[in-house]
Amino acid sequence: MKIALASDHGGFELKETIKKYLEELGVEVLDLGTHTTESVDYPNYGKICGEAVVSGKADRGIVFCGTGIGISIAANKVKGVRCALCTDVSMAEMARKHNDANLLALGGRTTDTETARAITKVWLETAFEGGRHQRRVDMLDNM
Ligand SMILES: O=C(CO)[C@H](O)[C@H](O)[C@H](O)COP(=O)(O)O
Repeated sequence: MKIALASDHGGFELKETIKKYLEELGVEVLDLGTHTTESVDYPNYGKICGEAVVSGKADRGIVFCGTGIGISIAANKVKGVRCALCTDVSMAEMARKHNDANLLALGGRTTDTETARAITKVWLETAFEGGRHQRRVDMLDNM
């Protein structure tokens, strides 16, 4: 599986931490920036990560900003993206089982690194349940 990563400056450090963690797990990473703590605009990074996933350059994506809110809003503007901002493991599990979330958003200023690693692992490993949820996901994708 290939995972695209993108962040603004507020999510940069957590992106670097999760990038290392994914590489330790043997997951291929496509790092779309930002590459420093210099201030940048999260809409650009949410968009580029969403587009990478929808176009097939990556299988799924993880986006990061200070809270995860702004960059998840940006990513969800890309048709075909279902980006879930998760602050605990149970949200990550439901985002996969029920929403087939193809992007995960994390907050670099709001979620500690241990929790972020745990959320990432569950989001990576949990399968979509399909069934009644497929109809709802199709409705989202057709909006
Ligand atoms: O978009 C956000 C909040 O929804 C992010 O937390 C941003 O990283 C944040 O707004 C950036 O703020 P800064 O004061 O420019 O660092």
